[in-house]
Amino acid sequence: MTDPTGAKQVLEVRDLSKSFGALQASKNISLDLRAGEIHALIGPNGAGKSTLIKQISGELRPDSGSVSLLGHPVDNLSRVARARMGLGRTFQISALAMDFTVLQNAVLGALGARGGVFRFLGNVMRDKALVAQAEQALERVGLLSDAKRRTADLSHGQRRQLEVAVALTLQPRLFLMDEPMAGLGAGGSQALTGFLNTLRHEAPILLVEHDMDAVFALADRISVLVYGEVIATGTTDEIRNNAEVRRAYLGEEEAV
Ligand SMILES: Nc1ncnc2c1ncn2[C@@H]1O[C@H](COP(=O)(O)OP(=O)(O)OP(=O)(O)O)[C@@H](O)[C@H]1O
Repeated sequence: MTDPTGAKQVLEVRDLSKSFGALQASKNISLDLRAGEIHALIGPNGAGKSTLIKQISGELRPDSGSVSLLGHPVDNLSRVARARMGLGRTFQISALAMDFTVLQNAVLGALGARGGVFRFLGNVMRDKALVAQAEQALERVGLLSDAKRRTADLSHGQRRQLEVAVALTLQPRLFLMDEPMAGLGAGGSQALTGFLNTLRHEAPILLVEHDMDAVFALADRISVLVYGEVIATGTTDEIRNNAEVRRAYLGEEEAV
């Protein structure tokens, strides 16, 4: 649970491999997430970033390798069990109920945190503790004043904020975030960057992101995935100056 630098590891991935038919989407991937850090995972489209996130969250079963959360092996645990252990997740594609209000979506998240027992929405909304928990999460992402709005009427950026709020209601110990900046304008991604910067102290984040400004502003460490393989892990400076990374990924981005 403690690495050579003495930092506590909240997530440890060892030698994870996954194939889809002849395509090897994950090749012996090892990485870790330490307390208080943002570890960014970058790489070209199709490199295997989402596939890796899904194996960590429990949505996809690896062919081999292991995942530990907070020092416990979770290879035989379901996605729900891993979430209950404190693994928070935001998605590349929105998982919000569009016809519900902002508050209703956040309350459903808070209900999930309590074990996800099905209840009628009207009864759930009368549960003061749940509503308070949801409102607190909305306030933290700056959406409390929009609590009564229909989710479908929010801007794209506000929906991404709401997704973070829903994940926050689960009071995660660590986060997996899959492209949270996607589709945000400059203002939106700057606001979310500021928020993630404070969130890391409460729950470290494994961040999959294509927005290189956000990645280099936020990450303590970066891992670069190319064709299912981690070709480098290091600080932002180490990655920026890594010749192989520049050739395989960053150079390609600059050329676009
Ligand atoms: N369920 C699946 N069945 C077959 N192939 C898949 C499946 N899921 C992913 N793949 C393939 O695995 C490879 C890695 O895909 P993945 O979505 O993990 O990449 P990514 O790095 O997240 O890409 P992007 O940046 O575009 O989201 C791709 O070639 C993809 O087509």
